[in-house]
Amino acid sequence: MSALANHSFAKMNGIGNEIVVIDMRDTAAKITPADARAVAAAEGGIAYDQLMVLTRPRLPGTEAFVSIYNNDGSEAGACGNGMRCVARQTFAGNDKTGLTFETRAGLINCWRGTDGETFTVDMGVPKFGWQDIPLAEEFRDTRGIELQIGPIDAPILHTPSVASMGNPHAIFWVDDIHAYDLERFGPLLENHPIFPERANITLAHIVDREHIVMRTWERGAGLTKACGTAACATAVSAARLRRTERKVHMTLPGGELVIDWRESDDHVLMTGGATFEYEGTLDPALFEAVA
Ligand SMILES: N[C@H](CCC[C@H](N)C(=O)O)C(=O)O
Repeated sequence: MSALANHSFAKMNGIGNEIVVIDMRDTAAKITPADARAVAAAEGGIAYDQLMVLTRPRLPGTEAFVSIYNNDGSEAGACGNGMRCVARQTFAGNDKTGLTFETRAGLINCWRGTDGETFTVDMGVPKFGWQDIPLAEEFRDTRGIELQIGPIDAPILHTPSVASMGNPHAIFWVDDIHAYDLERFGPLLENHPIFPERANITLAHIVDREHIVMRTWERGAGLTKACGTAACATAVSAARLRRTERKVHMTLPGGELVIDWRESDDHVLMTGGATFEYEGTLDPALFEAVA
């Protein structure tokens, strides 16, 4: 039987990004990709974009090791909106001002805003090298790579910026983020051979030097109301193109984020809300078919 049967969970969202948080620090058991998929089961499951699983800390000074699953069972290296939800839950149980978590992509520091409602997550240093994203072939300048869809002489979307925030992102710059069928192009681009580990696909419109509007097709999860790492990847890519300042407001379908690409150490700080919706216990029936 899965360690998740009868385990408690919290349903949350990070500006509309559907998040389930499961704190498994009370057990040494681990979960599998099949367990993660089972939690999202259409019947009796909880529809989520990302599942954040807290297990016992491996390093001193950290609160937990956090594993991040997409609803297709694949693991993500990072999830910005999910980390704000994890921070909210963990801050609720103590009076610390800052928390450190370990993820596959490294250590992540979080702070609670003075209003108690906004959370800042240090998303680390973005990577731009083609092997870091990764891309299947060498591109020296990742501010705009040769990639397009649609007719060769009249491409519909082309020349995305690419970046890694611990997970792969491609950002297409457009005038109107709603003018494209992202549900159709998203999966094609997510699975394009140029991205050996697939990629999160964003359409972004630069409104002015301090404001970007965007929406994202997420690797392993599909269209979401918000993708925090995509907001970070978009902000740093726009700044690299010298089209925005290093601190920008981002408007996502589910809400607003502030992204600050800190000059002193190149870390990306993401600030936004995290909402608790309800908590419950996972129905053991969800895991019956799981080996
Ligand atoms: N929603 C997330 C990202 C999920 C990442 C994922 N879709 C992947 O890279 O596989 C966020 O707020 O950053």
